Amino acid sequence: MDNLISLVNKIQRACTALGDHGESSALPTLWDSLPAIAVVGGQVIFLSDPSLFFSRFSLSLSLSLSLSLSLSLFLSYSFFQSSGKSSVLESVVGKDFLPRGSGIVTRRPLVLQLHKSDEGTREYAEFLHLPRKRFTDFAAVRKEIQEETDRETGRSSKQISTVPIHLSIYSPMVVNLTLIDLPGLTKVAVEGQPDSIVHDIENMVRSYIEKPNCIILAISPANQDIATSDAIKISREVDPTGERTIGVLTKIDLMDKGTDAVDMLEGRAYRLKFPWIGVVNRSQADINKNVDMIAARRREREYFNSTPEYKHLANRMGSEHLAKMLSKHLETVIKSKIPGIQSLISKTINEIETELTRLGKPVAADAGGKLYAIMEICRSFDQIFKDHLDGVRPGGDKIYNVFDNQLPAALKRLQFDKQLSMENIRKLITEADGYQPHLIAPEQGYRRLIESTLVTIRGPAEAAVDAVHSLLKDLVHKAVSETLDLKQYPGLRAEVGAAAIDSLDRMRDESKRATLQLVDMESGYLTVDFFRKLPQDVDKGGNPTHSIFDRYNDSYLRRIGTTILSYVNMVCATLRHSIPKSIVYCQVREAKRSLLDHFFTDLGKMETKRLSSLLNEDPAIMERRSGLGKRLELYRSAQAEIDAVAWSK
Ligand SMILES: Nc1nc2c(ncn2[C@@H]2O[C@H](COP(=O)(O)OP(=O)(O)OP(=O)(O)O)[C@@H](O)[C@H]2O)c(=O)[nH]1
Repeated sequence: MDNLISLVNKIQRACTALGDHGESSALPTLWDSLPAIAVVGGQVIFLSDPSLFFSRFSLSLSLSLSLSLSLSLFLSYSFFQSSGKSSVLESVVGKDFLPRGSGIVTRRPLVLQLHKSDEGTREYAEFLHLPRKRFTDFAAVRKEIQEETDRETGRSSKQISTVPIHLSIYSPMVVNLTLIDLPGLTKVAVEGQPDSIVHDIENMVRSYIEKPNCIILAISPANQDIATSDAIKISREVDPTGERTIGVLTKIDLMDKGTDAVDMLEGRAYRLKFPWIGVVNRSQADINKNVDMIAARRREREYFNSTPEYKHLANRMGSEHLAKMLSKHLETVIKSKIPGIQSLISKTINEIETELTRLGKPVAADAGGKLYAIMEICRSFDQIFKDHLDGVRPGGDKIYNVFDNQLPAALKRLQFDKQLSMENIRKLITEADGYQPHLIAPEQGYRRLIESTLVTIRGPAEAAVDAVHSLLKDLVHKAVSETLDLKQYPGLRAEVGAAAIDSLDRMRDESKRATLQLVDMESGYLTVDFFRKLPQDVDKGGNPTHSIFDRYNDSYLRRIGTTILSYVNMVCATLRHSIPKSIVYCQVREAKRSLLDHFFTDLGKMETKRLSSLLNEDPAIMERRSGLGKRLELYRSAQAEIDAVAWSK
């Protein structure tokens, strides 16, 4: 399990390269699940000469100057006491490498990964943003941290940023450890900083330390009342039981004479689950004199061993002990979190894979590949359209409804009574007779009456064609929206939809022609048998010598009307069955057979440029797919590595 911390280090670096560092991600981030140690400390304002400040302050009041002027005077006569956060980090590493200065120096989180290398190997540092550049001069590391901070936040603005800087230090002197240095909590903004900075820092610190996997290294100076320590205050907020807070007390050597930190270090003044660790870092004078870390650590050891108050605690005090304890603790925490991390990784892999399937495959680069991709997408669209017609998906049944209900109802609604009214029959029979009334039967009159009645069937026939056309159009729209791959390519989606509708329009025109032809055919040639089978007047006992003029009387005309109505009803019954057949043949069957045939012909003639434009994916989808692809790679490799480590337990 020795390589646990380096495994987590590796995953953290990969997370940062992907921008997966715990913020604004739709998916749970791997980063959040990885245990890490965040270093938190505050700053306290001290006056350099309080009497001077107060004399000016009262003067400012007497002159009725504004409070803001008083505050700026206050700041100009004050100095900040830092908790010693950077000093602790440097002691743990055993190197001078962090920027120093007044005010808020740490303005971006610094993820510091310490890798213990083999004895005798050269120490070096590496930044994630400068891959393959090895820093052996740690002063250059400090400069790069400063410059990289400025690159993100702007040199003059003194703003802060949540984007971390990743620094790895490889050295035989360090222990395997990951520490995140966060900006120091402050109470006031200094010149050039927005007032919001106080809250911004607090929010940034909180966003790191509130994660249950974060171990909080809370740094407080011993020469300040612990009740006012910002580090302890914010840690208590997110970790009220103190289970993941490790308290570090700095500046023990600077405590007032006659006071000591024993109550704190023994946990009586403020209890945490882990014992407090006291450290003595280099003073500013030591730093100015370039006292090196080795000497500083030796002096720290001597301090605890030789100070009577701390002698009994010496074996658990100092930076070296702190580093070892942190490394061991981090390893224990990582070990306990491995099952959780494994399950998060496999859950996330599943989620990413589902999302990638939903987004569809990326576009092929060559013309052949593009053509193939388009054909495949069209085929799946066509299959979905057919599925709707064949009842695999809903909607096709509405077409049967046209044939079974709408068409018969429309035929029924035809007003044959109007065509076959006594008046109309008389009119048409008389007109057809011309100058000479018919002798035996009004043949021409019959024909005209039948023709004028049958023509009205064209209306319902045409309406049935249109109704099926509109249903087929609906199914095309449905199939377009249900074809996942078409979602990916708005251009192709529009073209396929338009091509399918064009085909349906052509089929509708052909169907109309064929269906109306059926109706016209009925008017063009009457079924002779029907009339042959009609009983003649003589058969019915009529008087064959009946005057020809009697033949225009009402009962004679009514009989003609009845005969024609029964003929027309017979024709309607036939058309009721043949119209659907014609519609299905010309529209439904044809749509199933050749909906995109014209489009495929056009596609074959298209140039690569046009094919590319059809596959012009929505850039947002392209971006999302590539982001998810990278994330999937990260999670898969993390899964493989964690599994390997877990199995070797
Ligand atoms: N004598 C003494 N001085 C210390 C100790 N720890 C820190 N200092 C000094 O206190 C000053 C501030 O220390 P830093 O480590 O820069 O403080 P910081 O909290 O990191 O400050 P920021 O980087 O602004 O967040 C420096 O001059 C240090 O030399 C200590 O234990 N003893």
